[in-house]
Amino acid sequence: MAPKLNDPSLFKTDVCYVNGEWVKAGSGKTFEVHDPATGKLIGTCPEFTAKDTDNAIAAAATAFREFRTKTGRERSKLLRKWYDLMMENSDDLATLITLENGKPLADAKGEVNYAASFFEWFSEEAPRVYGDTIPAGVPGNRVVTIKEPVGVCGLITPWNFPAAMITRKIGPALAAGCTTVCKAPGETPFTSLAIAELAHRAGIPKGVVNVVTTLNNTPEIGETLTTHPAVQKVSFTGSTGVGKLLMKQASSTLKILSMELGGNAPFIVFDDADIDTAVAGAIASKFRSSGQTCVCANRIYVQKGIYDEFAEKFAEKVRAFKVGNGFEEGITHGPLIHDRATSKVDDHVKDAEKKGGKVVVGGQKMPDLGSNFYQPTVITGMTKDMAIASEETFGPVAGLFPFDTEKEVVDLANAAEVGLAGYFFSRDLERITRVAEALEVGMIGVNTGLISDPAAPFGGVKQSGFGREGSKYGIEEYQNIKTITYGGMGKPMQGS
Ligand SMILES: NC(=O)c1ccc[n+]([C@@H]2O[C@H](COP(=O)([O-])OP(=O)(O)OC[C@H]3O[C@@H](n4cnc5c(N)ncnc54)[C@H](O)[C@@H]3O)[C@@H](O)[C@H]2O)c1
Ligand SMILES: O=CCCC(=O)O
Repeated sequence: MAPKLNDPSLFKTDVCYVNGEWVKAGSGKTFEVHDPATGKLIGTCPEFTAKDTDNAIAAAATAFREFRTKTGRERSKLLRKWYDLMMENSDDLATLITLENGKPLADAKGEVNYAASFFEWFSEEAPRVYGDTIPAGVPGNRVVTIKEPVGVCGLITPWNFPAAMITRKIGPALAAGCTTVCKAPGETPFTSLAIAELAHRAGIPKGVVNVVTTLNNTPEIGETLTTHPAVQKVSFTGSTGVGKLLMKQASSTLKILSMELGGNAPFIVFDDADIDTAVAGAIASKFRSSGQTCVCANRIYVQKGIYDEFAEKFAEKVRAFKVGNGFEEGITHGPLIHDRATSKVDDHVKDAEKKGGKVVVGGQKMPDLGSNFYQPTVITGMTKDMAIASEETFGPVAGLFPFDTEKEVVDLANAAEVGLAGYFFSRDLERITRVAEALEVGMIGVNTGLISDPAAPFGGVKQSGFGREGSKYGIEEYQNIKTITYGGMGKPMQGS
């Protein structure tokens, strides 16, 4: 059933965006996309193959020759226009996000603003790319650097932020002068395709942005993007396992890589914290998108002196959540993306219960609402042998781990193989500095559970990957530094 949009032409079915045109898969095959809340068919999308993707890469390679010569100001204007169009169409984009991802409409609107803000941010960065003048070590030489776009970029994004993950990559790529082939997530392709339609309306030249879709051929297209000689860079957001596979594949042609991978965020509440602030932060961090963000709190460590009070206040807030279809008024939390996600969440809950954890809120699937719904859950008495201690749940389960000392909790937090985000709450300035410096993560929230901001560098350490998105650093991921050495420049001045 077609979604109700103010502008129905934003809903693109059975076509992908290649070389400025809407095209079908060469085979004519399509795959179905379903609403995670109702299970109903939303529409069908082209099942692209490696050959179809080659066409998109060829278009991007041709477009690069011209696009790289545009001035920063020209690229800035294109991105700004695209930003304006996203904002003008924000209600429709939010509708598509809720329809295919399930998050409540208010959250989807928040995502559209967040997604568009990357175009705004990078439209402001595009004209401000500077090289250096370097004092040469060789007499008579002069050394300068310029920054150049790396070339064609393959961008692969996940379903949890159908708009923001793609704009966070395309924004800096275009600002730098690169061209792109984006593989949209198979679960949520319609938002990406609508954004591509807005690129067209913004006047982005043909071939600069290409959006391809697939569900069953995902590994084949992943291999194409990571091995094709015309692709210079691959930026991936998704799980650590897939990131490792793509990195291996990309080694054959030594591509430049950015990897935004899985997290397992520690969230620490010290005895000296403001408890109400910490509760609010934990709710925001743990249950954003029903726990399906890479920066969601996964292990909540609470110091023993305040454990009971924190647990009681936190549980009280979670009991007040209203779970249901994201389009309904008053719904605070929607479904998970598919039933594999609810099964993983249920496994983590059962594992914790079996090992002595106490479920104080939720703990069950919600079959009355549909197969993808899970009750927001709070478990107390968590221990480090439980699965949640070492694996990312990616769902609405908050496990509260008691701890005694600062050293103990920092060691527990750092025991993870991944290191994306971490959070802690304290009012002691010395401790704040010490713990912020000790935690092995790429991003830290101190006395806040929300850290996402286009102005702030986003990325991880350890097996959460490498590279930074957003911020003044994001554009560098799409640039090469070229050094130009001018010889024979130190001759004496002519004339008397
Ligand atoms: N660090 C970040 O910025 C960030 C952001 C969002 C999600 N994530 C992580 O992503 C994971 C959740 O998403 P997921 O379960 O859908 O991840 P996933 O790795 O299975 O999928 C992510 C994307 O990769 C694609 N993909 C899967 N296999 C592929 C292959 N062989 N070749 C090419 N593409 C392939 C999928 O189609 C999807 O578009 C979590 O671990 C989460 O932490 C990280
Ligand atoms: O899920 C990953 C991205 C989340 C964010 O940008 O806040």
